[in-house]
Amino acid sequence: MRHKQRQALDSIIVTAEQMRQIEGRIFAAGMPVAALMEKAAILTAHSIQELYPLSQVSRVGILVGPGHNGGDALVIARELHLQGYNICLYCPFSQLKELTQYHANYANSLGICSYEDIELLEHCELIIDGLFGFGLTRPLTGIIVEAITILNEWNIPVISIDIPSGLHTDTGEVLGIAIKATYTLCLGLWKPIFFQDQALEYIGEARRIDFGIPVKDVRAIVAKPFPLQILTKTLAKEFLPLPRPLITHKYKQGRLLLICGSYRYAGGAILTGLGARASGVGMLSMSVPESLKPLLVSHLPEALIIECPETKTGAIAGLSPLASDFDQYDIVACGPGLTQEATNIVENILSVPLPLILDADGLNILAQRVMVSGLSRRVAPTILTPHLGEFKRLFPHIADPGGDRITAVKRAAQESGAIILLKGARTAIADPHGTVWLIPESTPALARGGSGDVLTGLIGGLVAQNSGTQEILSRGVATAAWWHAQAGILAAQERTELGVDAFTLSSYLHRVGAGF
Ligand SMILES: NC(=O)C1=CN([C@@H]2O[C@H](COP(=O)(O)OP(=O)(O)OC[C@H]3O[C@@H](n4cnc5c(N)ncnc54)[C@H](O)[C@@H]3O)[C@@H](O)[C@H]2O)[C@H](O)CC1
Ligand SMILES: [K+]
Repeated sequence: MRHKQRQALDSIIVTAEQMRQIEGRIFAAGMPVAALMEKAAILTAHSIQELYPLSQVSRVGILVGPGHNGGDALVIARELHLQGYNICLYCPFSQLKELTQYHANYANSLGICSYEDIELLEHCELIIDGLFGFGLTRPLTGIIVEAITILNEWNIPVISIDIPSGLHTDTGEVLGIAIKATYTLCLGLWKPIFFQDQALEYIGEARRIDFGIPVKDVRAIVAKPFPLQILTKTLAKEFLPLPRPLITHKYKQGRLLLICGSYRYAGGAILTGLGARASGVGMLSMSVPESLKPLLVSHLPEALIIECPETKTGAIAGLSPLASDFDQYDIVACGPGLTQEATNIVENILSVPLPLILDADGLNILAQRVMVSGLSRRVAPTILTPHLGEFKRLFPHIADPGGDRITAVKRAAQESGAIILLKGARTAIADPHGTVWLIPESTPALARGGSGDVLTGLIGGLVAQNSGTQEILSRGVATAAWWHAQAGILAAQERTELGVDAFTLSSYLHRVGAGF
């Protein structure tokens, strides 16, 4: 039980302020500050030794800041020195926090050399960055900016302690300049920075050092449902409808209606259908322009293809009666490949009392008609799946989603009353109640036409099998995004990042579930 609770810490993200409060509770309960630093820094030193053993690297430069990030750096310096590494400190600050000063004095007494000139570390084979951690709030200036500029030009691996110095812990914003790390060893609990796209190129590979923060202190500060959560493999596994119940039938395993495609974008409809197919959904129906029916039947023989009247240019002109019998479906997904001609389809579908996913042209039409504010009046939940450009068109007043994406997606969900999935290197999913799910890994291989269509079908098919409250729905959306990303990673490993076209991606989806 206790092990399971500790494992739950893998999926929690805390802000800098929450981390400070958690730390505050631990200190107030009697844990000495120095002891907590010692625990965190010794485990960090062990990780560093694993990554760069003495047999491979001996000269290590360690950057020491004025606060407790610098204190951690000095404990690591002492430990690595005692293990036989050749340590040089870069310590440009004259004023250090008290505990940091003690460690500086002790390092000095051990004969570890310390410089105020960064150039003297140029011959090191590894740099440890302990300049600033979550205490940095104002932009860096002066000699620190010069030092980081020089350091970023060297071709020496860098390990950042807690976060790369110069980044804002919550937003991932660069405060003047920031260190580009090879690895970042996050102390204790994940922070938002690790899931902000703008910070990723500075973080390198991220690992969390669990130094035994009591679960009860985390729970006391971060209430359930946790506002920021990582969709881990464990959580994804819990949600996937595997294994299926022994006694079931197709109508019990989810009934999904896709409304998609046009003469111009016929492929989008196929890809959406393939994404839905991979979800294992019990009954897939697809409304497409009538001239596309033979094509869709040949690609998705198991689906019920419903032909709809079409415009002169081959867009859906209206839904046929079969597609309008909404009692037959658990959920509707609408948008991929529709073209902007299908305005009335999108307008009408909004009044259907079923959970609704809108993507691609569904979103463009919504933005054009300024209909986002009406979403909160829908009787069933709405799910929007924009990429950055679509997000900006839908929510032009929400500041710079390319910056602090987590806050932006959260605001968009709260304002619109919809579940919003903002696509990116770290896709974020927010529900109107304030929960944000983050997808911890992905691949640039997915930045490719059609991969979003596959996702829409997959979300629809997965959610159709698990419909319920908005909380369950947003977790389903997040699980589908995780699944999609994992399939991309798997396909890229086997075929390189260039080999993951959307059709291929859809054929890797089932392999993610097979790996459980
Ligand atoms: N709870 C934990 O996980 C533990 C964290 N530890 C480490 O402590 C740091 C946070 O330490 P803190 O002293 O609060 O802050 P920083 O070290 O990040 O630095 C703040 C320090 O820097 C000064 N400062 C702020 N901005 C600037 C600036 N622009 N220029 C110059 N100086 C600036 C500020 O006045 C402070 O003095 C955390 O990241 C962990 O590494 C513990 O060691 C273990 C437990
Ligand atoms: K740091």
